[in-house]
Amino acid sequence: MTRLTLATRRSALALAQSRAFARALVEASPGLTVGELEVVTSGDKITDRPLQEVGGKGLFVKELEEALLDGRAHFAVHSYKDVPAVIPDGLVITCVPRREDPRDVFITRTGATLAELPAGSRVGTSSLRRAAAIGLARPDLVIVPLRGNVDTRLRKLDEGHVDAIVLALAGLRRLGLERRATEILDPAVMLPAIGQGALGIECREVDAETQSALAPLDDPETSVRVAAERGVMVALGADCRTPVAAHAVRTDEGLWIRAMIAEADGTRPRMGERRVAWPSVAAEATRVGLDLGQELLRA
Ligand SMILES: NCc1[nH]cc(CCC(=O)O)c1CC(=O)O
Repeated sequence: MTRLTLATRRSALALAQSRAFARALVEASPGLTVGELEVVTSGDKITDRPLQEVGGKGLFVKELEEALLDGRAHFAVHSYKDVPAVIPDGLVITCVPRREDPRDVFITRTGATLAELPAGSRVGTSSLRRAAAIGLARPDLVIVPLRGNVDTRLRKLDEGHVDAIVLALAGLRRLGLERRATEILDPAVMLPAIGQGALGIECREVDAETQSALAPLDDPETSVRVAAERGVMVALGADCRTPVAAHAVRTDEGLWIRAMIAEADGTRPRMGERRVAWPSVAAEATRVGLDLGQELLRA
């Protein structure tokens, strides 16, 4: 009988996805039990400022990583889009489960879509990527900063602080709130965040036992898609003030990745894409994304 402890943030979304993952793990490996260590991260404590202003890397993952390195937990469940480009020494993302839908949704009180919302309406988002996409599609809307957990943002919309918000479909689904979505945004209108909808399960590099326990839930296709998207992020280096988006899918021909990089103020968005044969390893996918990212940076 093996017992593993998972480290998770305490937000409703983090708990929902960590517990769903734990359930799937126990189902895949009868005889395994999973305990839970709830950790508050620095990102959870900063709720009043856009995170790119705070500037730190990995604000939602650092304290979970400390729990792994200290031996308080065997593995950590992260939203992959919160995981920085560089994983600390001694740790690895060992398992990438099958991805949820990576698209964003637009939510309004009135049921108006992005195309229908009246000019001058206020869209609440602190994401540079989402603001850049809205600015392109509807330059007559007003972007206002809005942070916080999914329920906080839905409440701000319901209370009329803003007329619309943008959230990840994956998060809404995991919380059982998909009915709140007014419109699923086509990636051609709003390219998803790198890794959106995917989880990254992290553990100690030397912990072979935990790694083999997690292996049945690894989805190699998701790994390759996310690796390609993260290659675009690698091209940016340490910079987290640049709006960036990437969306990779598997097609009949192989890998299709689209990416967008804009100026810090959301202007001069540059889009590009690559179609290549399906990469046999994640590192090959990363190179495709990196190459695309570098091209967009030069443009
Ligand atoms: N920005 C916070 C965040 N981190 C992960 C998700 C859920 C989507 C995912 O798992 O990628 C969300 C909420 C959102 O962006 O709407």
